[in-house]
Amino acid sequence: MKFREWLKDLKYEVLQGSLDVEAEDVIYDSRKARKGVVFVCMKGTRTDSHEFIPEVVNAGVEILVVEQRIKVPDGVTAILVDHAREALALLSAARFDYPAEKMVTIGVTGTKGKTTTTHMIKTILEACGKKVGMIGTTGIVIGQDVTPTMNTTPESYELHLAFSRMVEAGCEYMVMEVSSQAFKMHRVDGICFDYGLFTNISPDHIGPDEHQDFEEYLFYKSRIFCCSKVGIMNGDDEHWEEVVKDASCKLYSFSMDKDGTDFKAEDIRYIAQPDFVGLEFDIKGTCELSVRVNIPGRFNVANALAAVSVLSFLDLPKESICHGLEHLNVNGRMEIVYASEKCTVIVDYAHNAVSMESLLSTLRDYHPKRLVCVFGCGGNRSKDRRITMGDSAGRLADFTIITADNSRYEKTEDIIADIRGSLEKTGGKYIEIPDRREAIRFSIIHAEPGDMIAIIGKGHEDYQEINGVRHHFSDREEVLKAVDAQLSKDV
Ligand SMILES: CC(=O)N[C@H]1[C@@H](OP(=O)(O)OP(=O)(O)OC[C@H]2O[C@@H](n3ccc(=O)[nH]c3=O)[C@H](O)[C@@H]2O)O[C@H](CO)[C@@H](O)[C@@H]1O[C@H](C)C(=O)N[C@@H](C)C(=O)N[C@H](CCC(=O)O)C(=O)O
Ligand SMILES: Nc1ncnc2c1ncn2[C@@H]1O[C@H](COP(=O)(O)OP(=O)(O)OP(=O)(O)O)[C@@H](O)[C@H]1O
Repeated sequence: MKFREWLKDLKYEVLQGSLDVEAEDVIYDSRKARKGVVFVCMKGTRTDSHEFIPEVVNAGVEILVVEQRIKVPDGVTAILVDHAREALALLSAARFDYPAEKMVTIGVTGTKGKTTTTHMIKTILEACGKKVGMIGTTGIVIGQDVTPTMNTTPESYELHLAFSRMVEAGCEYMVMEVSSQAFKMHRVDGICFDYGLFTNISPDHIGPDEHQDFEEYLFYKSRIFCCSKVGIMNGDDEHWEEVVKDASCKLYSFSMDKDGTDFKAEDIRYIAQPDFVGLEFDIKGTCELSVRVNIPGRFNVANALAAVSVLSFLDLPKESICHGLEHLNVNGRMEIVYASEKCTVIVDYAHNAVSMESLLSTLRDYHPKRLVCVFGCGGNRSKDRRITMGDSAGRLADFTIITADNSRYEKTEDIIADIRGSLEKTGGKYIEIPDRREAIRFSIIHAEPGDMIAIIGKGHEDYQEINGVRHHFSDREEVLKAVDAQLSKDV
């Protein structure tokens, strides 16, 4: 392929050489340099890869994309662009022959609910017999094949490579999480989603290497409605007007509270029975449907509404949508690991105050005999989380077991002491069991009939990180082991 043929969507200036040179791939890491590839130089947060130009040219690279008007070695072709990350995105799309355009694409953004909603969409589409590719916190998922990724939304080159693998595997649909950082770092430039979904926004990801302030965070998140054909917004979000301000697509909204939205949830019922823990509600408006969702929590009404809103445009059988929602499996997100007359045990990924607060509040909607929570906080991360999560647990749980959660290089006991400080002020009841396995066992051995036990913080993660080493640990496995041990004693 001639390099020129990859440039049709890009604004550039030729600094040197011919655009008719042959190009076979695009790279953005000097360590992958070889003959035949285009090297895109990027100013990163740590490294400015323009400094690797002599090295990559030595390794055989003959085509460069640069962001600075600099002197490049003789004999190479170089083009100058305004934003190298945007160039990487557009070149990658061209390199893989625009694979995103060969599928129905759904982009999901929002502070919370991205993973849950993308899983819901995937499960329902599969229940309708469709082949779906998915990208997000769980990695790149194509059928049974899961490739872990460094970022929730990977770099643009990795995205287009994944899209092309999906097309090759016969996927008709692609659903992905789009982080605000992805918009900021141009990872999704050039993609026009068929459907763009916005779950909600609250302050998060503000700090070094992320967003300068909430305003910037909101600006980047709301870009979803500037790169989608159809946009779907949470009409209950307190920032919705600011979010849709620059929208350039046709917009629809969903809501649990507001009449007049396109998809409205009504008559929400919280169900906790040994054979079904979850939600039932009716959807009114553009789509009329009565659904059962097998994961609990008021916010999962919003997630399910968001998923159904998108899917209602795809002409799918209503029975299959309902079947999909009733048989969801979202690893570590409000996952019911065990339910009986004795107790219900839930594993969830809430790892900040906002999600902890909404999680515990909504579990109270199920009127458990006692709401018991088992949680800790990560070491070498914001200390504020320990205070705010301790406060939520103290106010909202009937009993808390404070334990370990990725202590990293800190002492678990010190992290627990920080949590205890705020929990104690609420007057909430608690004990401390630093060993997470023991903490989980204790919660199950001492369960009282009608208890709901929420094991919080790790969700799908299958490790505990201590002193830089990841040790295998799964909340789900520990719950099941403890339940088995207890059941055999009870018999
Ligand atoms: C702050 C940030 O977003 N950084 C991302 C960025 O890294 P960077 O470009 O700044 O890295 P850098 O080390 O300065 O390197 C600059 C350039 O030099 C190149 N290089 C570097 C070394 C070398 O020897 N040769 C070389 O060519 C690199 O390949 C790169 O092209 O581009 C990388 C490749 O795409 C990302 O992996 C990396 O994400 C880091 C790991 C990260 O932590 N990002 C977080 C903030 C993030 O993106 N989070 C969101 C949100 C998650 C959520 O919602 O929970 C996500 O989507 O994951
Ligand atoms: N719509 C929602 N509103 C508020 N909280 C939610 C919502 N959906 C899920 N949660 C809570 O947030 C946690 C993370 O959910 P999920 O992984 O779906 O969100 P995410 O947007 O992918 O989050 P992250 O960026 O932290 O990976 C869940 O375990 C649950 O406690």
